[in-house]
Amino acid sequence: MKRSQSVFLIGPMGAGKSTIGRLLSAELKVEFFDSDKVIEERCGANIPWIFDMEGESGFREREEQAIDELTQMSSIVLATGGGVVMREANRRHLSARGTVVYLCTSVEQQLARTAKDKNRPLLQAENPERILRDLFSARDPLYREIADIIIETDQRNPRWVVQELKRLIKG
Ligand SMILES: Nc1ncnc2c1ncn2[C@@H]1O[C@H](COP(=O)(O)OP(=O)(O)O)[C@@H](O)[C@H]1O
Ligand SMILES: O=C(O)C1=C[C@@H](OP(=O)(O)O)[C@@H](O)[C@H](O)C1
Ligand SMILES: [Mg+2]
Repeated sequence: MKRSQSVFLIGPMGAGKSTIGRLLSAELKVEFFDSDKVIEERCGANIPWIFDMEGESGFREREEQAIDELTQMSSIVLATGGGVVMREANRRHLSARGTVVYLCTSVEQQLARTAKDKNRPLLQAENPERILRDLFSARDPLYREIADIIIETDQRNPRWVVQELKRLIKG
């Protein structure tokens, strides 16, 4: 683990960052933050509303601010949003301030895991599979660029992933 002892989860929508982050923080007995939830609480509105009113760029501004603050805390587990790596400042902060874990998942699993959830504005489109594939092409190299640990979650349940992560982080 890097000096701050924090763990930052990155990866695409449906990779399990929010789910695994919560479980991992309980296992490590540290505080948990989800940058999406922090943004929603601060704004007093949900993510679809922010995208509607401020556009994706408005959301990204809020996200950059939240990431800068949250990554300065010590010993936390942080679940980020899938688009966090699109801004260079976010990549720099995540990479310098904690252990970055890339949760990988196939587009098929992402689709299955996100199908019923209306809280992801980028997927409320006619062809979410196409969108997920395009996002994967743009973002996978950026996730890899800053990852200290890469873990495949496709055929694994969240509890297995948490135990594996605990082992890798401590090691
Ligand atoms: N490893 C996994 N196996 C099966 N289902 C999972 C797994 N990880 C997450 N899920 C489920 O997928 C959905 C999306 O997970 P979530 O944690 O919100 O992903 P993210 O924050 O990366 O977008 C949730 O319903 C969650 O229960
Ligand atoms: O991939 C993205 O650009 C986004 C992912 C979402 O978070 P999850 O990855 O937790 O779904 C959320 O930040 C927002 O809807 C945008
Ligand atoms: Mg999430």
